[in-house]
Amino acid sequence: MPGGDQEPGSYYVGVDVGTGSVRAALVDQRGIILAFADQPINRWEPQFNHHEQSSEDIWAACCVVTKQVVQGIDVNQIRGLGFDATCSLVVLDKQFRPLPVNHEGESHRNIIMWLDHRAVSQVHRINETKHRVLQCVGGVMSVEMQAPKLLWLKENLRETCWDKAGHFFDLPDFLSWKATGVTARSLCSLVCKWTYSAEKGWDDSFWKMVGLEDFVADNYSKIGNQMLPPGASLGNGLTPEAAKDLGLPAGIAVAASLIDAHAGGLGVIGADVRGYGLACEGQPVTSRLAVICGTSSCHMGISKDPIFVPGVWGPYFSAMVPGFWLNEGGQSVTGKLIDHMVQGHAAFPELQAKATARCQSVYAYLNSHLDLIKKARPVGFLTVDLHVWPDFHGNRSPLADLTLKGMVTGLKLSQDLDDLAILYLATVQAIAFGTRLIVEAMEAAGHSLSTLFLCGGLSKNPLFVQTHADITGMPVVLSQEAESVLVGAAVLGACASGDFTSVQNPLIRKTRGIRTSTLLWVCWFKLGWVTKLSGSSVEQPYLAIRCSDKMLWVLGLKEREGKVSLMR
Ligand SMILES: Nc1ncnc2c1ncn2[C@@H]1O[C@H](COP(=O)(O)OP(=O)(O)O)[C@@H](O)[C@H]1O
Ligand SMILES: O=C(CO)[C@H](O)[C@H](O)COP(=O)(O)O
Repeated sequence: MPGGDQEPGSYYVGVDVGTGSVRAALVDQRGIILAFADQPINRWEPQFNHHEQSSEDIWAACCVVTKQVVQGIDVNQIRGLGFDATCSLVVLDKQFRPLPVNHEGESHRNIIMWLDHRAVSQVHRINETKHRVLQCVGGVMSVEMQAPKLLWLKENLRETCWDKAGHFFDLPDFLSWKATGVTARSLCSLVCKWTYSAEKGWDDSFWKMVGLEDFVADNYSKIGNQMLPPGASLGNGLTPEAAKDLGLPAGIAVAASLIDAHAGGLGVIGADVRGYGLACEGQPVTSRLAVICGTSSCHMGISKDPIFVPGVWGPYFSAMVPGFWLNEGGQSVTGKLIDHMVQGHAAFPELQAKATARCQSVYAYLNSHLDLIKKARPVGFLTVDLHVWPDFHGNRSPLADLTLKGMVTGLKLSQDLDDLAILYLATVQAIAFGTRLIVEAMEAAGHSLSTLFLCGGLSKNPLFVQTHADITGMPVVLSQEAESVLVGAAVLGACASGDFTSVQNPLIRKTRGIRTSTLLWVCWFKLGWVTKLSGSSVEQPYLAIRCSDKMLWVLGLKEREGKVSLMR
């Protein structure tokens, strides 16, 4: 965040609530992270495809990490606080107390997580309406969005939850309410996950048609009837109670929040790439695709005009970068799938022991093991006989089919460490091919993409990054600041503080035409390294070398001729 009228020595705090943990960062005026802390959070899976969390547990974790990152500094220099979080559904009663989202009546488990697939029947019925709002979610609503989950609560937990509910929040909005007492929702959450239109507002006919007319009747008070753009300052800032919890001064500016993927997108998409010879240096920001890869991967592309991409969410106006339309492609499990494949393998205990002995992560160990066993051929060739279809939790984009399942072909009887390493590689390749399908769908609909900007936990894995470059044929840019999602959250706090409103013009010149509000300024960090690709090092077509037509049909691809030809 160079320049500006901000006080000398001003700091901003960003808090990022991911699926597995809560992270906080203390960020300075240049957008550099000075302190970082993280803390795991609880998750419950009371039955298959039901995933729950606790808003109290998450808030407690936010307090722990925030106190840690501000230790040793003068807290009066902190000017703003911003939150981002997964797009999970938080349920509170009229007195803002947690309500159970489960048959067990466990009220501390009051969050239906984003990856919860309990509302399959509800989302099918919603999609059957073919209501016009579905045009803005790629034509098919995902079971991971909020409307099907709300309908599930109404149909399954009427007495214990639905009738008592006073407030349904997206998790990022819950956090900003908890910090300020302001129930206004961020446009980011409502537009991307709740069918709200920034231009037209709520569509009464949708809620009536799907059986959730209750919201219309009470003027949407339970799901939000006051909206603010991300980064807007909320109320009187941090309440005394929240200030005590977080170890911060009361009254500091708190921003309207963002969903985690959107904060990551904001943290990377405006990066200064000059001097690396990248195609996107001379191109508008719309040639960049931010890929936020953690438990899931989210593919965030922006455009000047709305673009409708079948199977890809959006177009959403100003939901990530002000003034631009957003399309969001996604893969529901990527980090989670890699963990699942590796941890479930018979050779995992051996891997763990060997990695521990070398003081390495299992992934660093596996990457070096692949280098050892590759012999004279490129690593990509190790998987000529082993293929993974990665849709273990359905396909979010571009097939938008929650019924798809995962598949592995080419298994043998041996289950040693070499087999584990190769299965891990095939999984990473399959995920990267999933990204390629999303990029192709976006380009076919009108996006013109030249460069990937990766962030999130998986971007710390060099194999994952290189494989994405190889398989998409695009350079991948990583920022020097590895925790870019937190930078995005801190930008919100900086924006809410008002410190950056006057630095816009010089930075617009530097960014060669990126036209935004102050939100992108903090992205102005140096690049750590850039992977440039002269040509694909992976010759192997994805999965399908020897796939029969029958198999392609099983995979749900038969009718998509364009995609099938890619796979041959
Ligand atoms: N250094 C690393 N090397 C390889 N994989 C990593 C590394 N750090 C995190 N990951 C992977 O990233 C995923 C989690 O990313 P993260 O951004 O923390 O997720 P979330 O935001 O969903 O909580 C996990 O699958 C984890 O295994
Ligand atoms: O739908 C999403 C964003 O729109 C994300 O998949 C969801 O928020 C989970 O994120 P993460 O993988 O970082 O935990």
